[in-house]
This record gives sequence, structure tokens and C-alpha cells, in this order.
Amino acid sequence: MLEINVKKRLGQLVLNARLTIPGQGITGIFGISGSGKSSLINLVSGLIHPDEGNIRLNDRTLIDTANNICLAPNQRNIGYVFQDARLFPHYSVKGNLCYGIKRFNQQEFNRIVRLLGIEHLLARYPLTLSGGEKQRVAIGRALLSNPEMLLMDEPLSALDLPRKRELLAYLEKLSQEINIPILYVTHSLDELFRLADFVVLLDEGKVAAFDSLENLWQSPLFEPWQEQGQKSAVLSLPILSHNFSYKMTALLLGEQQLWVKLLNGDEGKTVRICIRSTDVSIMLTVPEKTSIRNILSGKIITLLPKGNQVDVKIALGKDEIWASVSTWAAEELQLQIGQSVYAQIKAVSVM
Ligand SMILES: Nc1ncnc2c1ncn2[C@@H]1O[C@H](COP(=O)(O)OP(=O)(O)OP(=O)(O)O)[C@@H](O)[C@H]1O
Repeated sequence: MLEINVKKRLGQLVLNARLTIPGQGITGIFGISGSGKSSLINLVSGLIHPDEGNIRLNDRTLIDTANNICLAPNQRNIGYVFQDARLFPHYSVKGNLCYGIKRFNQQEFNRIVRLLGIEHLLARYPLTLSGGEKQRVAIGRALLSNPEMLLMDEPLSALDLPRKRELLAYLEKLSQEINIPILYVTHSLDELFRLADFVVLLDEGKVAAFDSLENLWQSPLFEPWQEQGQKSAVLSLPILSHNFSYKMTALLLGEQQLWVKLLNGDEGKTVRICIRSTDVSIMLTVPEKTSIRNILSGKIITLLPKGNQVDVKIALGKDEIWASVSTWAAEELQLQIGQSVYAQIKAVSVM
């Protein structure tokens, strides 16, 4: 667990953060440029110091201005991965990986190297590596120092799209296999969707919100990042079963099934999906024959008129989705709050 309670003036901006971040999973630090994301993790790493306040990691005080405690960055036991890999050019990949190791453990070394797919690069030098390979080595180096926490400051931002995708896949695997918390600075929604369990939303140096992505997505604070004029729901759902003949996977949505294209993963594994309001239509009865596989029963909980359309929030058990219908259709169907309806879902994006 990381407890942050700090104040820091940075030019015109005052960073004022009070937060408790869980001891595992990836917490995305999100917000527009200049909101204080990098400064927040630099305070945790010890690269900058707060004007006042304290930071504690797993009951260890990293800094406490009131009691004159301030651990140097190398005493904090925190790994840091920057936008650029910052490898030592005169060391081989193996030399770079071993740089921060206090006690070499061959098994752990092999595990991390395998996890990041860099076995074949060990004898090479940084100059001969691609951007994505360099970042994987930088992540390996940070992990091999056996940190209690990993900080990542836009680790994908210097990479082109194919390398980004490649590294994202490694980061996803990493998040499932290592047990330390990761603070991940990004302004990419895509990375947030793929990686973040929790999100800190920073706004002009203040913590505007801290919650799961699924909850934050519903908050008005997130509206600037959503597609204009369109509502959507982000849900985390467990895999229920696979239908290999039809290449489809069933997810459990409340007590109903939601079919998506065939996914990798065992039953019970959680998958994050997005359903856009324009991909959902509403019916009052179940159609007898339809090509749409996903017709789920729910209850209307919100009606939001907007121009000549109405956004309708439908509860499906504890989960909620949006449907956009024309005012004409809403009037004809006499939609009202509390009404039982069927939501016909035409498309689901899997993150
Ligand atoms: N040492 C400093 N002196 C003065 N101003 C600073 C200092 N460090 C940061 N700032 C300012 O504080 C603000 C927050 O900077 P920071 O780099 O933390 O933002 P960010 O959210 O990470 O931005 P970006 O997404 O563009 O990287 C910026 O306006 C920056 O100019």
C-alpha cells in the first residue's frame, strides 16, 4: 500500500495529492498534459521532494517533512521505467539487467528474462536494439532490483504503433504475473483500458478522482475523453464458456450471457469490454428470429433527452449499459424509468 499526502509548488501549479493506492495491480495516473502526473511519481521515487507532507510505502516512511525523514531514491526500493529506456550503452543487455541487483538469483533472472521475451538479446548492446526491446530491458532491469513498487512514466510514448502493441502485450502479462503495485503514467486511453485496475485522475495538480476505470468511466469527470455525443459503458466481466465451433466466448453479465468473438483465457478470467450506446437498441418483447446474438433483459434506470435522441441507461443486474434511441422511438415505445425492456447489443469491443 502506498500512502501519499503531499503538497508541492511547481511554477504556477500546486500539486496537492492525498491518496492511498492498493498494494497490487496497476494504478493509472491519468490527466491532461501539465496536470502533474510525472511530478506525482517523481515525488514517490524521490527525484523531487514535497514542500510539505509524507509518503509511506508498506509501512516504511519514504519522506516526512514534519519529521525530517527523507530517503534518497536508491534507498526507496522502487523501480522506475522512463519514456526512454536510459540503458547504459557500454554494458550488454545482461550487464544492464544485472546493474541494480543486490544478490543475483539465477532462477529469478531467468523468470524475468523469459517473461519479457529478452533471452535472445542478453549478449547484445543497447545500440543494436529496437525501441520496444530497449524498453523491455529497462523494465527487466527495474524488476530485477527486486523493488516493492514499479513506477512507469509513459513507457510506450516513444514507440511506434506496432512496437507499442507488442510491449502492451508484455505489460499485460507482467501485470498478471508480478505481485508488486505499478504506478503507470499515461495520457493514452487505450493503455488505460488495457492495463489499469485503478485510475487516479489528476486535474491541475489535484486528485479529481480515484476509482476503478469502470466506475470512473461513468463519471462526468471523464466526459472530455469520451466520444462526443455518445455514451458508452466499460465493464469487467468474467469468461463463462467458449464455443469453439462458432468461435465465440460467453461472458457473464449479471445472470445473463454476453457473446463476444472467441477470446483466449480460462473460465473465470476477467475481460474488459466497452459497449457504445449507438450499438444498443431497445425492444419491449423478445424478437422470435434475429441475427443478433445478444438480447438481454434489463430495466430502464435513466432517460436523458438530448436533441432529437434519448440516451437510456439500462440496468442488467449490477451492471449498466447505455442505449441511444430517437425521440420518436422513445415516445412510440413509451419508455419510462423502471420499465422492463430488452437490450439488443449489436457490437461489443473487447479491450
Ligand atoms: N521544476 C519545475 N519548476 C517549475 N514548474 C515545473 C517544474 N516541474 C514541473 N513543473 C510544471 O508543473 C506542471 C506539471 O508538470 P508534470 O510534468 O508533472 O505534468 P504531466 O501531467 O506529467 O504533463 P505531461 O503529460 O505533459 O508529461 C507543468 O506545468 C510543468 O511545467
